[in-house]
Amino acid sequence: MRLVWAMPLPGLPIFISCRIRSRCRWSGASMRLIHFFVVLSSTRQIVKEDKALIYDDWKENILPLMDSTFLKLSPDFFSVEQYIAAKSLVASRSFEVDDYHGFGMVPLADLFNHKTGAENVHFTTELSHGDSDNDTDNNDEGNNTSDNKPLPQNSFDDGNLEDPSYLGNDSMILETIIVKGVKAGDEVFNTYGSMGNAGLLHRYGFTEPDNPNDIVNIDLELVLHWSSALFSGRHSRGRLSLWRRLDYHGCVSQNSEYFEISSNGEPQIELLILLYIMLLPEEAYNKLDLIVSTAGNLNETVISLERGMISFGKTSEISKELLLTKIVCDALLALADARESLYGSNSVDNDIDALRSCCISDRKLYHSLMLRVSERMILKKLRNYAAAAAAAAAARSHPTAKGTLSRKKLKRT
Ligand SMILES: C[S@@+](CC[C@H](N)C(=O)[O-])C[C@H]1O[C@@H](n2cnc3c(N)ncnc32)[C@H](O)[C@@H]1O
Repeated sequence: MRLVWAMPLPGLPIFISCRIRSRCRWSGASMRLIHFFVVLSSTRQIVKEDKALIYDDWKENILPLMDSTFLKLSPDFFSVEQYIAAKSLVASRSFEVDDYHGFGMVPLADLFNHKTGAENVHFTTELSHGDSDNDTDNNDEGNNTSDNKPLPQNSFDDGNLEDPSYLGNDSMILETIIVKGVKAGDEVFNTYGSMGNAGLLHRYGFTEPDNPNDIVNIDLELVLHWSSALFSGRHSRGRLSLWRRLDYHGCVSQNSEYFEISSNGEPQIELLILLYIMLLPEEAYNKLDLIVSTAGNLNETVISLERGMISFGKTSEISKELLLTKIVCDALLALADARESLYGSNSVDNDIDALRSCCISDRKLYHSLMLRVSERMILKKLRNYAAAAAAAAAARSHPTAKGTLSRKKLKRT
C-alpha cells in the first residue's frame, strides 16, 4: 500500500495537480471494490449485482481477446478473478470527472489515504468558489463520494493561485489544498466522503474503527416480517399504505427500501412513525385513516391521537417522545434482535475476540470482522436507546412518588 508522508511544505495551496479543458466535477476516488464476503443487507445485494456486471463486462470485452489466435493471450493472466482484481484497483483510485468524460485516473490525486473527519488535503476546482453545481451532491450511502465539499472561502486567500486565470479561461483545474497542518513525517490524509464502514469496505476495501458515519440498515422487508408475526396481512398492508399516504418512505437503494440506524443507535424517524402506525389501536388507526383520506394538505395535518397531538408531515417537527411509546420501544428491540440474527450463530463477543486476534494483514478477514463488530455495536446501542426510551415512557405514564418529590424539591429551591 502506498502512503503519503508530509514533507515540510511552504504554504497553501501545495500544488495544482491537473488541468483539463472541460467543466468537471471531481467527485473523489469513487468506484467500487468487489472482494468481500460477509457484508449484509443492501450492501451484499450491491456486491452481488456488481459482480454479475463485471462478469458480463469480462465476457464481452476480455473473453473474445482470449479466443483470438492472433493475440495468443495466456488465460493465466486474463481470468475473471484477475479482471475483478485489476478493476478493483483502478476503481478505488479513479475519479468521476463529469458526465461526458466519465471516470478517469488523476495523477497524484489518488495518492492519499482516507481518514474520516480529519483530512489534511482537500480537492476542489475553480468553480467551487461560486458555483455549487461543481460539487457533487451524490449523497446516498452506497454512492457517497462527496470528497469535494465546498471549502471555506478563505481557503483560497493565500498564494498566487487565487486567480488561476493565467491558465486560460476555458481550463479547469483540480486544486489540492492543505486544510489542516501536517507535521513533517506524518501521514497525509484526504477524506473520500462521509461513508460508513459498509460503504468504505465495498468501495475501497477497508474499514475504520469508531467511524462516526457508520450506520446499520434495517430493511423494510424485516419490519414487514416482524409485523406479519403479530398481525394479519391485511392489518400490515393497511398500516403501510397509510404511512405511504402520509408521504413517508425509507431510504431506497437498488430496489430495496430500508431504514438507517445511526452510529449512536438512533433510528431513522420514518421507522418510528411506521412502527407507531403499525401499532396504533384500531380506533385510532381508523380515525387517522379517515383524516388522511379527507385532508387536503397532509403537510398541515395535525392529528390528535391517544398520546397527544402529532403533526404528521414534516419529520423535523414530529416529537420522538410522542412516538416512543412502550410498544414502539418493544418493537425496536424485536427488530434489533431480528437484524442481529442475520449475523449467524456467532455472538458479538465471539466476533470481538476474533477481531482482536486477527492480524490486520489478513485484510479480508480483518475488515469483514471490523464491519460485523461495528454494526453489531450499533445494534447494541439501538437496544440501549429503546430501553431508555421505554423507561422514560413508563415514567411519563406512572410518575413515581420519588419523581414527584424531587420535582417538588426542585421547585422550592
Ligand atoms: C486512492 S487509493 C489511496 C492510496 C493508496 N494507499 C494506494 O496504495 O494507492 C485508495 C486505496 O488506499 C487504501 N486505503 C486508503 N485509506 C485507507 C485507510 N484509512 N486504511 C486502509 N487502507 C486505506 C485502500 O486500499 C483504498 O482502496
